[in-house]
Parts: sequence; structure tokens; C-alpha cells
Amino acid sequence: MNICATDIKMEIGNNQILKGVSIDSKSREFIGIIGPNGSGKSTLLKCIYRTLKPNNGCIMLGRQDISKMSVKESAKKLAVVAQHNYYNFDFSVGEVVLMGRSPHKKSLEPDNSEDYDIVNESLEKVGMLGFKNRSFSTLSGGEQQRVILARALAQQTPCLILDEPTNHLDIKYQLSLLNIVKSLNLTIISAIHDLNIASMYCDRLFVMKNGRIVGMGTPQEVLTKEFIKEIYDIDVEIVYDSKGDMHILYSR
Ligand SMILES: Nc1ncnc2c1ncn2[C@@H]1O[C@H](COP(=O)(O)OP(=O)(O)OP(=O)(O)O)[C@@H](O)[C@H]1O
Repeated sequence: MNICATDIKMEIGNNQILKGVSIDSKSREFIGIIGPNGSGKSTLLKCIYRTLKPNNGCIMLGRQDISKMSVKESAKKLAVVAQHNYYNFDFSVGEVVLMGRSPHKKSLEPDNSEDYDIVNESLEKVGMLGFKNRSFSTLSGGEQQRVILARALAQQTPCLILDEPTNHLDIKYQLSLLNIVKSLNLTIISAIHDLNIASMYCDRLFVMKNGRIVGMGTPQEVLTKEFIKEIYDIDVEIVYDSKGDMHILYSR
């Protein structure tokens, strides 16, 4: 399923945060959104996953306009791994992941053995099955992030939105999380800070600056020495290893 956001404008207070942003992903494409702090990446993703309602523009999931879909309907198509996840109640890890099943249930329909199997499989995939009965609030930031990914996996959606998904993760789990989501072959839009990670996993990148899209293309097309200087005001070298993979080397 493809995702297409057209001419998204978002004003909060007197601050025009998104100034007419358009991005699109083909079905099963992994899109990265990069750009400096405060450029509007999270705000754009929040518009797509419906935490914010844009002042202008249209967001389509496949052929459906999300503003015309019920929250339950869009939750069957789009799961989210956001940066911060707080619960007001002390849920267990298993209960948090089970929440991913709720879009698939009728009201008051009890959870069944298929739901519990999906919860277990999802926790297994992120290496957190042993934590199933632990209180979510007692987990480390990285462990919580992996459980939130398991909740998204349990939602079994064709599209996934990731907002800085590797924020709290050590390098092993950064790569593990991205390998898992890549292997699912879903349509993914992810805000990513690490340019090397973006180049390793993304099919295409959109570059944001000051609430606008200022560049778009494959990692090789976008992540040039000159463009990185223009966007981040830093000096880098781009090298290619023997496998042909690109690496960005930062200078002090
Ligand atoms: N609720 C809000 N009220 C006022 N300003 C906001 C609000 N939410 C975001 N902003 C501002 O909008 C701009 C874009 O924020 P956003 O979080 O989308 O950027 P970002 O590119 O995701 O940044 P980062 O890389 O630091 O996570 C920032 O200047 C931020 O301060």
C-alpha cells in the first residue's frame, strides 16, 4: 500500500512549521526523512499518523483519504513507533503488545489464542519474549522501544511509520530493529538522524529544512558531500567499501 502526502501545511500558534510538504512512498518502499533538528520531520509524521490535523493538504493511504477514515480503519493500515511512549497505567509488556491487536477487534470482543500467538511471535522477533510479564514502566528506554516495535508488529499493518525508532537503542539493537522492519517488506516512512543508517536501509530519502522538502532521491543521489554541507553545515567525506556500500565519514 502506498502513502502519499500532498501540500501539507501545519501552523501551531503563529509558527508555520510545515510550509507545503509533499512526500510519497510506493508500496513496500522504505522512505527515510532526514534533516536538521527542528526541520519538521516529527510534525510531518504526526500529521500522517493522525496525532496532528494539518491545516492544509491531503494524506492518502492507498486510495483512501485518511481524514475520511475512522481511527480504527487507519490503524488497520498504519502502525507507529514514535519516540516517546508513556502510559498512565502500569501495563505489563504483554498487555502493551496486545494493544496492537485492538484495531482488529470488535468492541468488547475478547482476545483469543490467535491474538496471544501473535503477541508472542512479535515479542520473540524483537528479542523481548522473556520480558512478557514485566511491568512496561520498569524497562530501559531501549527495551521499551523494542516492545513498542512488537506492538506495531502485532498490529499487522501494510504501512509503518517510525519516528527516530533507534533513539534509545545500542548499536546492536539499532541494526536489529532496522533489519526486522526491512525484512517485513512493508511500506515504511521513517525519520532518521544517522545518515549512514539512512543510506544502509532506505530506498529513497526526503530531506527537510525549515518546514520544506529541499531534496529527494536515492541515498547515493542525496547524500553528497556538497548537499550534506548545505543542509547540516558540516564537512564529510563519502567513501565506498569493497561491497559498494557508501559510508559518510565526519570531520571534526
Ligand atoms: N506543539 C508545538 N508548539 C509549538 N512549536 C512546535 C510544536 N511542535 C513542534 N514545534 C516546533 O516545530 C518545529 C519542528 O519540530 P519537529 O519536532 O517537527 O522537528 P524535527 O525535525 O522532528 O526535529 P528533531 O530532529 O529535533 O526531532 C520546531 O521548531 C519545534 O519547536
